[in-house]
Amino acid sequence: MTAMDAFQDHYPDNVAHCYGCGRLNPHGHQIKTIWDGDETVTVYQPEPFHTSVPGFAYGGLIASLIDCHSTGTAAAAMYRQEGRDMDSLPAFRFVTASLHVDFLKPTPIDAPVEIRGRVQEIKGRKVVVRTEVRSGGVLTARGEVVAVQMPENFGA
Ligand SMILES: CCCCCCCCCCCC(=O)SCCNC(=O)CCNC(=O)[C@H](O)C(C)(C)COP(=O)(O)OP(=O)(O)OC[C@H]1O[C@@H](n2cnc3c(N)ncnc32)[C@H](O)[C@@H]1OP(=O)(O)O
Repeated sequence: MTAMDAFQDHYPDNVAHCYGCGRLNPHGHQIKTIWDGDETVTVYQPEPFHTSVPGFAYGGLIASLIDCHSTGTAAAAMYRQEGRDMDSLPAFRFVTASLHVDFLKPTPIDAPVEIRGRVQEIKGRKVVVRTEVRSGGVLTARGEVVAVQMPENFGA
């Protein structure tokens, strides 16, 4: 993996259909996240149909961007901790156990949003990621995600 590869480009096909981050979901956001030093970055351009109040993005969009940015960050952080390539096996797959979002200011819909994440904790199967969302350099939302490695019996 090179520095500019997106984490999500390395997700195996069977977990690449997520609405937020799956590259194989034509209706989804298909976010792309990369490392920037110890932070992770996603840039996303909201669409007009993501409107809440006219001119501003729907909070659910912001929450889902934080969600998938953070689960991607969790996976990448585990690979980085083990010094492994994201294509290597066994794959780390993370799902969201907890998603907390504080909406600090309205997020304009007509400009790209930048989501930056930092790993706060890695403990066993759990990774805690804190994120900040900015539009035009202005902090508009903060998030915290508890991501947990998907158990073999997920959904059973
Ligand atoms: C590269 C390919 C990528 C591919 C990835 C592609 C998929 C992208 C997914 C995108 C994000 C989603 O939308 S995922 C979909 C939405 N999420 C879900 O459907 C998940 C539903 N929930 C579950 O299945 C389960 O609750 C799990 C798996 C999350 C956790 O259950 P578990 O496996 O039994 O975990 P458990 O042992 O209890 O807990 C492990 C640790 O996590 C903590 N923990 C557990 N739940 C919580 C919680 N709600 N809030 C805080 N902390 C929690 C525990 O305290 C413990 O910490 P400690 O005591 O060790 O400190």
